Amino acid sequence: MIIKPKVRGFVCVTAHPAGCAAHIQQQIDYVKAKGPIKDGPRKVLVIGASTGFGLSSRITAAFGSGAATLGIFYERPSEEGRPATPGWYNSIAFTQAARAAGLYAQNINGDAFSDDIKKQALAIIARDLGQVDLVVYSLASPRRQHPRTGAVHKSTLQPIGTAYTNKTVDTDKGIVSEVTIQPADEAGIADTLAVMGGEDWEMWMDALSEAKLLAPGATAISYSYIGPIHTWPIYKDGTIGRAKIDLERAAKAIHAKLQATVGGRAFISVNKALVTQASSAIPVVPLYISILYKVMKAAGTHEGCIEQIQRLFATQLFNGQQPTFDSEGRVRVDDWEMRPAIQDAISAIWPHVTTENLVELTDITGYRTEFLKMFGFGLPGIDYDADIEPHLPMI
Ligand SMILES: NC(=O)c1ccc[n+]([C@@H]2O[C@H](COP(=O)([O-])OP(=O)(O)OC[C@H]3O[C@@H](n4cnc5c(N)ncnc54)[C@H](O)[C@@H]3O)[C@@H](O)[C@H]2O)c1
Repeated sequence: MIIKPKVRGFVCVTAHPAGCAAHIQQQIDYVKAKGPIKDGPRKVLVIGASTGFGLSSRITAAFGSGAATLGIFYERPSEEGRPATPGWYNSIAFTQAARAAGLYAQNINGDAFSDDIKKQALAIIARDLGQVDLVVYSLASPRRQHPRTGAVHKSTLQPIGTAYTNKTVDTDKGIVSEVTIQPADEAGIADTLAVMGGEDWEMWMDALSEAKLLAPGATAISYSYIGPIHTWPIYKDGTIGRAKIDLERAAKAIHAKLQATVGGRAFISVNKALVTQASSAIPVVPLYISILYKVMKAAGTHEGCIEQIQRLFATQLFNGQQPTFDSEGRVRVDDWEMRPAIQDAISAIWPHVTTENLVELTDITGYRTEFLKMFGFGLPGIDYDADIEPHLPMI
């Protein structure tokens, strides 16, 4: 099959297996080039391991610290005439590379919110790893079927209280326009909290704890975002922001339990805004990211997911380092994004961006390159005109 990008709005419905593998290799090479992360994790469970920050966490743990990893994700395999999702190919490529390097790597493809997948994960950990010393919780999902009530909750990306109008960009067509998003009702707020809040993370940690699968001193971490004033109504102060407040609540509750049981720790790392499948679906945010990339690249401080997580592990979590917390007890690797000089430069550009000057004033070109890369397109050394086998079994 010859596989080319097919972009539909904010998703690409195709993915290239060899391109995804090359993307994985780039990230592995980056982590190896940065050198070993001392006193790093040895046995790691990554929930949401196939793309974005979770994938980078898995790669950093494995290739920075030689960790064994169990990855949980929910990806669609290939079908007749249709490639799999990129996370499917990413996970196969990661697993092959890890095993070739002599590292344990195992995968579970299924709904992490369900009891069944938790049970499968516990059984694999008990059988193969004994215990885990790091749990990374990095899910980004539009829906969750609650394992107790059976109710299906759908998350929304809406403001709370009043409607919100701002500039947005259609990243595919390059059109800048104004968008108005209506506020969520109480049910929308509660549903988003049920999907993206902390309850499921707590369920995972309780299940691991009850089964005595957490190693002494175990660390649990999950990721959040705060961002600048431009996106607060749709992010920090919106439905997703409420869910993130609940995730922070869960981090504190998990921390207290870990302290009491295994002398462990749990916290949130606030990460930088980056092109991922999750962030490209949020109105306004892709325009902000396009300007952010322009300004941070000019300042020489731009990072992608792998640079962010490598820095998090090497300077905050392990390597003989202690985390630096903000006033709310969070680690901040969004620190370079939030520097006043960066935010002032973005604020100066923001009001002037139009469809006509989008390429000049923003890094929409870099955004698109990164977006396509997530699906395995635009990687050097890949012949995109060549026939390639899309049907790869999970390993
Ligand atoms: N992208 C950003 O700009 C950004 C910034 C800061 C923090 N974060 C946070 O980082 C976390 C990860 O986001 P991302 O942007 O890396 O997302 P992503 O879309 O790249 O990754 C999501 C992962 O979750 C998995 N997943 C989704 N639903 C699942 C389910 N039901 N069962 C099992 N696996 C499932 C996917 O397979 C994938 O591995 C989120 O908490 C997000 O809020 C993202």
